[in-house]
Amino acid sequence: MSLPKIKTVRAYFAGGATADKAAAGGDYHDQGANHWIDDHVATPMSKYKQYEQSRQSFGINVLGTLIVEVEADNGQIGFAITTGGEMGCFIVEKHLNRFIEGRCVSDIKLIHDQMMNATMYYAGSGGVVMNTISCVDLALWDLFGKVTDLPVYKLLGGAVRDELQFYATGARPDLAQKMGFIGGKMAVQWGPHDGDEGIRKEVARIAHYRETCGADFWLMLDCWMSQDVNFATKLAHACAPYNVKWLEECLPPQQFEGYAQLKKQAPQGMLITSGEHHGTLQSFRTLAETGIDILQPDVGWCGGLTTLVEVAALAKSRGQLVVPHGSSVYSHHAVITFTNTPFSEFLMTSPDCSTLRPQFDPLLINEPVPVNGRIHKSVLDKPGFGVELNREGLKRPYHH
Ligand SMILES: C[C@H](O)[C@H](O)CC(=O)C(=O)O
Ligand SMILES: [Mg+2]
Repeated sequence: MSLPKIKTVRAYFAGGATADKAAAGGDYHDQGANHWIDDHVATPMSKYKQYEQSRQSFGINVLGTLIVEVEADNGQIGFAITTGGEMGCFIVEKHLNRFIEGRCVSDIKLIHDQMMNATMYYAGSGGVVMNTISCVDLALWDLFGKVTDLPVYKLLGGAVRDELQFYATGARPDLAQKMGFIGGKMAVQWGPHDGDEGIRKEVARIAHYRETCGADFWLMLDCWMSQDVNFATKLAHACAPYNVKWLEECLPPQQFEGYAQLKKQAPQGMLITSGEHHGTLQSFRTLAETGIDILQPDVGWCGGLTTLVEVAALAKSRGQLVVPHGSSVYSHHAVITFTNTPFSEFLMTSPDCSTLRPQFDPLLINEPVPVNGRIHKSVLDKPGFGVELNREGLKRPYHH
């Protein structure tokens, strides 16, 4: 059967340090003022007073959004978005293009392997290069779906469940509960530099939402790499009476021994999770071996859909769950095919969490949001990832 070839790849950016305004979209941390996601969230930089109140103050939004488009010689176009901005554009247009153009639209694994191996000397195991490879990989899957007129989840082997059910990440678990989500995950606001008082403040917040949301609603805490093993262990035990379901990303990504130790020291039944800042299958293997409960790759950062599928198989072989970091349609199409993803994340991007704004708004058109905390598989029944690109304000800084 003859399939079209890829004629050209193009990379654009929006937002980030070289743009004149915030652009959200693929960089969901690039939001306007007074957004919960920037309001005193604990980070590895919080120990410096001047960077404690706002994550944008230390530069969480400098990269901006990367958009990759691949065009086949029959004129069909696939695209994807992620965090990566102008730096990602350089990598695509000046390096990765050689592995993409002229290939058949189904050569996704070959292109992925060549991108991974050709960048190994400067990529590391997570960060902007891995984000960029992920974006190309997702754009290729989107194109393949469009050319074959199939949704990506069918290309992966089809759905293993009829609907996805979601927990919500945001500042208001009580509002998430009213919207039909199965749980609410909050960002911690205090860290090791705040000592025991910080732990008391976190526990007070959890106690309040346990009281408000009732005994069975899931409550989780996301620590965004801000802690050490000692603080995380104390926080875990202090939260245990309030039935916190999991503690997420307590430590910097590469502190594998720390994760293993934390898992051993955490209260029985409380899950330890991590993975959103990891890239490459090898890095996830080491993370899985720490014995944590849930691996949380971001499909736009870990190496793409091709890597995510491998990570899910790795986790499955070890009896671990893989619940990707919220990345909208890019993870919906994957996880509906995974037997070890019983629920998914929806990241609240409305400033006060009171409405359901799509995660990659305003960049994606027709991006689905959960209804009553759920998305039925029929919503995904469109070619590729089933979304269109809003091209307003996109810039193409490099050409090849
Ligand atoms: C809320 C977290 O600090 C971060 O912005 C998002 C995240 O890590 C998650 O959704 O998980
Ligand atoms: Mg997280």
